[in-house]
Amino acid sequence: MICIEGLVKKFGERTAVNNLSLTIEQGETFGLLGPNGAGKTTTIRILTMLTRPTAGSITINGCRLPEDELAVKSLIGVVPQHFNIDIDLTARENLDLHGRLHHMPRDLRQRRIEALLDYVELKERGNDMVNTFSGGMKRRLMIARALLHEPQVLFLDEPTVGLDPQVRRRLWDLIRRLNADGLTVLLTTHYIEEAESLCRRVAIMEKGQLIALNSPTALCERLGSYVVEWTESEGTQYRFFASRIEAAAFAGTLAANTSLRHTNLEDVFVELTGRRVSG
Ligand SMILES: Nc1ncnc2c1ncn2[C@@H]1O[C@H](COP(=O)(O)OP(=O)(O)OP(=O)(O)O)[C@@H](O)[C@H]1O
Repeated sequence: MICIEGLVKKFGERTAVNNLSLTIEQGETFGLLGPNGAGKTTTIRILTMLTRPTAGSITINGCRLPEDELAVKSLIGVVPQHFNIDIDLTARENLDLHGRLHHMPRDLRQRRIEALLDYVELKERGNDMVNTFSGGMKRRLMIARALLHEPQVLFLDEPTVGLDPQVRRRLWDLIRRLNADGLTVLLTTHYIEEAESLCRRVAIMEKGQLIALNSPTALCERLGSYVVEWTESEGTQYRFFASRIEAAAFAGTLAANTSLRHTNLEDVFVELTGRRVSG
């Protein structure tokens, strides 16, 4: 379980995270959403000990940050937003290097490397240099690396950015499998459908603050489970309703062409933050 209480991070005059409190349950897949600059990466960087908070307290599975640094390091696996694997080494060599840095004994290291290459479907490419890998393969290798020392919590910052839809879906399956195997997963994403598809609960941040926290379904229900969409000279208009009957009755009063559909998490995001997310 991850408990964050009163987290603040200031960069000079700028407040990147402003009094954030939330709890992420053991074994849940949790999504952190928000427009550019909302404070998602800063939050993950604090949770993974790459940045010190200005104020607040954090525990991960009972270990306090930053006091229990070594214990936390063995508890967490991190897949950063940018590729940071050595492209002049093979996949196996990259994993071996990571295992050595975690002081894993040789036998265990080798067993875990083989098991994980298999898990992320890279076994046949294990002896190939990483500079011959596609973006999706590199991302899978980074996930394998983050899992090598058997962490209990996995942090994924924008795990599928820049990947094509097929590769993205394969990665979603991998993330689901990790979660089914008992891992707690915290991810940030700009792809709202990714959060909707993977996460049991999502937090929406804006300007460093938490503005919504719930399951995607509950967030949609709060806005209204059905939406009527129509176009006017000033752009597309949206109106939300609790029931299909109410939505259809309203749509019937409009002269314009309308569409009636289920509300999705992107609607919630746009209503709450007033912006469409890129990507
Ligand atoms: N090292 C830094 N120095 C100064 N300001 C920073 C630093 N890192 C982040 N910030 C500022 O903190 C705020 C939050 O940035 P952060 O990268 O956490 O947002 P984000 O939600 O991850 O954005 P994005 O979706 O664009 O990745 C921004 O205003 C950013 O400019």
